[in-house]
Amino acid sequence: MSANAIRTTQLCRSFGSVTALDNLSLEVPQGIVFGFLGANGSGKTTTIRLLLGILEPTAGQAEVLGFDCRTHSHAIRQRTGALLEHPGLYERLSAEDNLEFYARAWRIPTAKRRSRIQELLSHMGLWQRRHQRVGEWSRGMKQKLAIARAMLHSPPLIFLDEPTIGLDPVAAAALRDNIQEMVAREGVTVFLTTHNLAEAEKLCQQVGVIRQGKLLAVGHPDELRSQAGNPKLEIIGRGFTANAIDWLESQPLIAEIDISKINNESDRLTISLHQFISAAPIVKMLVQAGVEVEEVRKLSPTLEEVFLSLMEQ
Ligand SMILES: Nc1ncnc2c1ncn2[C@@H]1O[C@H](COP(=O)(O)OP(=O)(O)OP(=O)(O)O)[C@@H](O)[C@H]1O
Repeated sequence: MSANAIRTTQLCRSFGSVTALDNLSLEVPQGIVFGFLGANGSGKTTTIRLLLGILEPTAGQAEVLGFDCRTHSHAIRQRTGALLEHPGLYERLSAEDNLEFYARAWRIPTAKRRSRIQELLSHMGLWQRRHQRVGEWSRGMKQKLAIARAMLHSPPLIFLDEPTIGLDPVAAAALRDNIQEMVAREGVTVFLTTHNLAEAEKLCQQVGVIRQGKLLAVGHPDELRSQAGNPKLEIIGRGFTANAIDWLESQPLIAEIDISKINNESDRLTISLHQFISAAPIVKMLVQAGVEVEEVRKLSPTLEEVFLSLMEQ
């Protein structure tokens, strides 16, 4: 098996005059949660459909688990799980019967089937409610069950298309916890699409940002943050007078540490730095200049700022 769970080279897909995916070249290593981040209509779902071999590319290549997506879509679907737009659950059946149905379809032997269903329902916190009809469940519970369904045959890779869409913040956080636990327990590679930045930040070791079918950036959320802007030092207190700030700016140490911007609001001072440095000398100088320092925070750009700056480019 190749070391990458997913590899695409200049992958393209158009629908008439719409270019849904434009020369996507991407490698997703095994064993990570990869977050594909983009606004509505940016090409995330199209990418998943191409990777599963549901759609034919217009140009380019894609491999999933070492299999060519054009020629080996069956092998890919055997070895992957997917939660797409519809959860694929039978509302009239109980949770347990839903999983039983799919486990039989996967031809999982009886004893294994039972233990796997119990394991997945227990880990998702649904075992006690296994006899209830799914139609009576909340959307959050259905999403958990749909992920359990996608994991039944223990695939090494799963695709989750907007798994928390439509969930309230509490249900979304609970589902994220479940996904995180599942990844740790089963060592599965996850390809997840989202436009929720907090989700990407919490779950993903790597994110790719896509806009209008084009991949704009790939990396760990921290790497993307460091590309997006300078770290900042925020100092909260009293006495940020013009004199104090002038004095601070005139200090040789300040010139050395290369402050690029100083903002002064009434009760806080934000200093934009080219790199993180110890806050202590700056605080000492401010105190000498008569400032009463209450709190010092080191800030780095949020993934949201990264995302917005990429969208504006
Ligand atoms: N079957 C189709 N026929 C025509 N156009 C399509 C089809 N599927 C996708 N598109 C177009 O391709 C572009 C990308 O759509 P896609 O569904 O991949 O975006 P997305 O990032 O998943 O969006 P969302 O977050 O809204 O689900 C959009 O302009 C969409 O209208």
